[in-house]
Amino acid sequence: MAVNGNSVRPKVLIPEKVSPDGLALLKGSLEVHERQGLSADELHEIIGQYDALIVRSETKCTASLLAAGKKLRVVARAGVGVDNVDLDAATKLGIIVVNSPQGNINAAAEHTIALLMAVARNVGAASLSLKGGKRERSKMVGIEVKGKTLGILGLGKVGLTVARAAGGLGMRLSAFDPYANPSLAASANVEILPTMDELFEQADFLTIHTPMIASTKGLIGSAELSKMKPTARVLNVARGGIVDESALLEALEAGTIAGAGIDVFTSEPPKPGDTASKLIQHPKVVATPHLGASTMEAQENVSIDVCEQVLSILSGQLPRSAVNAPIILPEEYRTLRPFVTLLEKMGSLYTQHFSPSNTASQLRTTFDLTYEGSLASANTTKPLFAAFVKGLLSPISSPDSLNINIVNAELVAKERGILVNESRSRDQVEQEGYSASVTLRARLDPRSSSASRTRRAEASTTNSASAGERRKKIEEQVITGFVSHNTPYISRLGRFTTSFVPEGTMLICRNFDEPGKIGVVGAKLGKAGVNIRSMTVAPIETGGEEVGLVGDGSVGEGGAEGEKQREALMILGLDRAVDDVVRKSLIGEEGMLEVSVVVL
Ligand SMILES: NC(=O)c1ccc[n+]([C@@H]2O[C@H](COP(=O)([O-])OP(=O)(O)OC[C@H]3O[C@@H](n4cnc5c(N)ncnc54)[C@H](O)[C@@H]3O)[C@@H](O)[C@H]2O)c1
Ligand SMILES: O=C(O)[C@H](O)COP(=O)(O)O
Repeated sequence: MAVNGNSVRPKVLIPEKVSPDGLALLKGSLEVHERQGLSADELHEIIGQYDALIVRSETKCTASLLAAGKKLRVVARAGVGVDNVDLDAATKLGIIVVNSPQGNINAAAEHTIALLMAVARNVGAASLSLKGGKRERSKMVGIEVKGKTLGILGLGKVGLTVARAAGGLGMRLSAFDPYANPSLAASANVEILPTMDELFEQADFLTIHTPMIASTKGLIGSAELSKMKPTARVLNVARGGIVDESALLEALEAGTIAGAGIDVFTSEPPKPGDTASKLIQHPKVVATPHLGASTMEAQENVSIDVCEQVLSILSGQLPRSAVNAPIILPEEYRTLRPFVTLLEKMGSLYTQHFSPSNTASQLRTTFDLTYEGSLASANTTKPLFAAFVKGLLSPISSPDSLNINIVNAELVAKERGILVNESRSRDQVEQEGYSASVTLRARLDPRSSSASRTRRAEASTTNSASAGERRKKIEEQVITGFVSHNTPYISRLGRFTTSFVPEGTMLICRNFDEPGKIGVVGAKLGKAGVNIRSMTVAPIETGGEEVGLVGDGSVGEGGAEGEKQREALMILGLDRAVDDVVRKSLIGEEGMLEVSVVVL
C-alpha cells in the first residue's frame, strides 16, 4: 500500500505493549518502532520524528508532547478510554485521535461476570486463605446467583453483553438507563426501570456500566448505597469514581453492603494509604488492576482496529472511529459548516432540555428533521444527520464513545435505537430574513408497543402524569433553528417563539407570564455567585394552549377548568454552571413551572 505517495515510509511509534496482530498490518508500508519503557522526557525528545503514535492507557499524551510531535497526524488508542490524551490540544493541532470502541466490550463484560462469581463465592479470599495454609470451608460459604436480581446501571454495549451472559446464569435482569434501546433491552429480557431508586432497591448485585462524565461522577454515594439491601454486592468494571470510594468503604465496614468487585479506581495505580488502597485491602472486596480489557482476544481486536485506522488516516481517508474527526468533508465546508454547528446544538439542546437524564420517564421518540428553504437543495445532508446524532448523545456520553462522523452516524443511531426521518421543504423561509432553517419534531415512537416499553410506560405513568399528558408533552417537543451571518440561532423551543444563540451555559425557565419573575431568578442566581450575561423572554407561541389553574390552585396544562393564565419562556445566558440544588430551588418559586440548565 502506498501511503501518501511518499517514497520515505511514514514512521509509527508504539511505546506500550500492543498486540502484534495489528502491527503486522503496518509493517508493509510504515516504519514501525516498538519502544517500551521510554521515560516522558525520552518520548518528548523523539516524538518529532513520527507520523503516528499508538498507545494504551499508560502513555500521557499531554498538550506539550503533542505539540512536540511536529509531524504527528494520528494518535491511536488501542482500547476505548482516551482519558490519557489531551483531546482539545490534539484537535487544535489537527491530530486525529482514534480508538477502538467495540474491540474489548466482550472482555469487559466477561470480567464483570468473573467478579460477580468471585464476589458471590468468596473466590479471592478463599484462594488467599488456602495459599496461606488455611482450610476455612465454613467461613467461605457463598451465595448462588441463579434467581437473584442483577441491577444494571447503564445498558450500553458492555451492560447489554453482561445482561445476556447473566441471563444465561438464570439471573433476573433490571436496568436503569434513560437512553437505552428498548428493543435491545427486551431482546435480552431486561426490564428497564423508570427510576434509579428502584434499581437500588431491587438489586442483589448492582453492576455499573455508565461512562465517566460529569453527571455520573459520584453517582453512587452514601444516599444511593443506603437504599440497597444489606445483602447486596456492587460491581464496577466501568471507571473509578462513578461509585464514591469513601462511601462504599464506609458501607462495607458498617455491613450495609455485603461485598464489592472492583476493577477500576480513582487513582490508578492507587497510592499507599488512599481510599482506593483501603478498598483493595478490604476483606469483602475482590479487586483487579484494571484488567477488563486484558484478554488475548480483546488485545488482538483493538490492535487490528486501530492499526487499520492509522493506515486509513495516513493515506488520506476518514477513519472508522475518530474521537475528534471532522464530521464534514472539506468540499462541503463552506455551505454546510454553520448548519453542522446548528444541528449539533439542536440535538444537545433536545437531550438536555426535553429529556433530563435522571429519570427514564420520557416516552420513546422518533425525530423528524425538516430542512427548509435553501437547505432543501443541499447535495447531501449526511453531515447534518451526523451532527444531530452527535449532539443528541454528547450530554450523556464520554468523549471516547462519541466518535460519530459521516461514515458511522447511521450505524451509531441504529445501535442506540435513535430513529431520525429527514425531509426537505422549500416553503417560505426567505420571508423570515434568512434563507434556510431546520425544524426538529419529536413524536411518539410507534416502536413503543414493545414489551419492555409498555412496562416502562406503565411504571412511569403510575408515578406521575397520565399517558395523555405525556403524549402531549412529547408533541410539544419542537426546536427550530436558523443561521444568520454564520451564527446559529434557535427560533422556536417547544411552544415558544424566540431568538437566541445556543452557546455556553443557559438557564431555561417556563413560568407564568407575570411581573417579578426575572427578579426572583436574578436574586437566586446572584446568591449562588452566578452572573447573567444575556436574556431573552419568549411569550407563548400564537395558537399555543394556555395553562388553566385548576380548582386546587395546581397547574393543569391546557385544562378546561379554572382561569386561563399565559406562560412565557425565559432564557438566560450565564457565566458559569448552576448546580442542581439552585435549579430545583427555582422550581419551588411561585409561578415557575419548569427550569432546565443546558450547556451548549
Ligand atoms: N475496565 C475496563 O477495562 C473497561 C473496558 C471497556 C469499557 N470500560 C468502561 O465501561 C463503561 C461502559 O462502556 P460501553 O462501551 O458500554 O459504553 P456505552 O456508551 O456503550 O454505554 C454506556 C451507557 O450508559 C448510559 N448512561 C449514561 N448516563 C447514564 C446515567 N446517568 N444513568 C444510567 N445510564 C447512563 C448510556 O445511555 C449508555 O447506554 C465505560 O465507562 C467504559 O469506559 C471499561
Ligand atoms: O479504556 C479501555 O479500553 C479499557 O479501560 C482498557 O484499558 P487498557 O488498554 O489500559 O487495558
